[in-house]
Amino acid sequence: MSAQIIDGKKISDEIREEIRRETAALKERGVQPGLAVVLVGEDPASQVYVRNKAKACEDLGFYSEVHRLPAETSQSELLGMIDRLNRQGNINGILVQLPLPKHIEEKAVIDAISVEKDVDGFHPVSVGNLMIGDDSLLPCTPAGVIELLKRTGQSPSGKHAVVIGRSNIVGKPVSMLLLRENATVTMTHSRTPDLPKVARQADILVVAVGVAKLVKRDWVKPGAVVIDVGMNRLPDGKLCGDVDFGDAAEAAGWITPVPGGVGPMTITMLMSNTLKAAKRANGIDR
Ligand SMILES: NC(=O)C1=CN([C@@H]2O[C@H](COP(=O)(O)OP(=O)(O)OC[C@H]3O[C@@H](n4cnc5c(N)ncnc54)[C@H](OP(=O)(O)O)[C@@H]3O)[C@@H](O)[C@H]2O)C=CC1
Ligand SMILES: Nc1nc(=O)c2c([nH]1)NC[C@@H]1CN(c3ccc(C(=O)N[C@@H](CCC(=O)O)C(=O)O)cc3)C=[N+]21
Ligand SMILES: [Mg+2]
Repeated sequence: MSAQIIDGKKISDEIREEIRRETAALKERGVQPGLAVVLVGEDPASQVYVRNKAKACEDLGFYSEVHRLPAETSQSELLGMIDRLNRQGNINGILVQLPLPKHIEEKAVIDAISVEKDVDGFHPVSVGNLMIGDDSLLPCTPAGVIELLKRTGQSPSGKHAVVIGRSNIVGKPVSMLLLRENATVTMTHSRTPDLPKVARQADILVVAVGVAKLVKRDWVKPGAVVIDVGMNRLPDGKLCGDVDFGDAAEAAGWITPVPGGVGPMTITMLMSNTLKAAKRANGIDR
């Protein structure tokens, strides 16, 4: 048996088309969504992501600003920039690229972003709203995972979802969203005994660990949906997920590739959040 591939690039392009249409309609009413991306330091991987985000903005007709700050930027300088962006009327979304240099406290920076402009969904109030079920800006990668499932026709409702990884940016929020979508959710991590056995119980297996090719065929229940969030750079420069794709695809019913799976959805959900924030800022409801 061999799995069907979930084409994240294609699904992402479909959603971007919807966003492009809505953005054009908004422009008729004099509203243009605006995103500010702030990058501190010269991390090459971050440079690529930031460039992709600016490209996506241009492609969809958004206004965008990229602020590249030197690695030595002080925390108070960065907070000053966020304060200006919070008050800037043509900016609806603010994203500060993580990780930040060690001398800057990430929490202080995330807390400083106005909740209305928190398109990453990382602010404590956004996290609280997600937990309560209020309508907040949802974190992009977890929201992208849910969209992939729904648009593949694999609704989480009534399914057993197992999530591997419990980080604040992926594992925890994706678990909350799956619960909200009426899955029965098991959260696992590095201290979970006999992880392959737990994983094998999943109808939907979401993997966000950061260990290349951790998940093998015997971790996957035959026919299960496997969503690979991992992005690992191999010594040869190639990108690779947390799932051993070729091996796991022998058991899975559906599986996401890396690249071309969850990654493109992350940026698309960022654009979707920025559009949503722009509508709210202008009193326009869905
Ligand atoms: N596609 C995309 O858009 C994005 C991709 N990523 C990628 O997703 C992956 C995870 O990212 P992130 O959540 O930030 O990572 P973190 O390092 O913050 O968290 C990793 C989690 O995995 C758990 N873990 C580590 N090793 C094992 C193991 N051997 N068995 C079981 N659990 C383990 C850790 O457990 P414990 O808590 O016990 O330490 C932790 O909860 C990375 O590859 C990252 O690059 C991240 C963000 C966006
Ligand atoms: N404040 C903040 N918000 C983030 O959302 C954030 C961040 N910081 N820091 C870094 C991580 C990582 N991340 C990715 C975005 C897009 C792809 C992506 O587009 N991937 C493509 C191709 C990537 C490639 O070829 O290099 C794919 O998987 O097909 C991946 C990873 C967002 N992150
Ligand atoms: Mg992390």
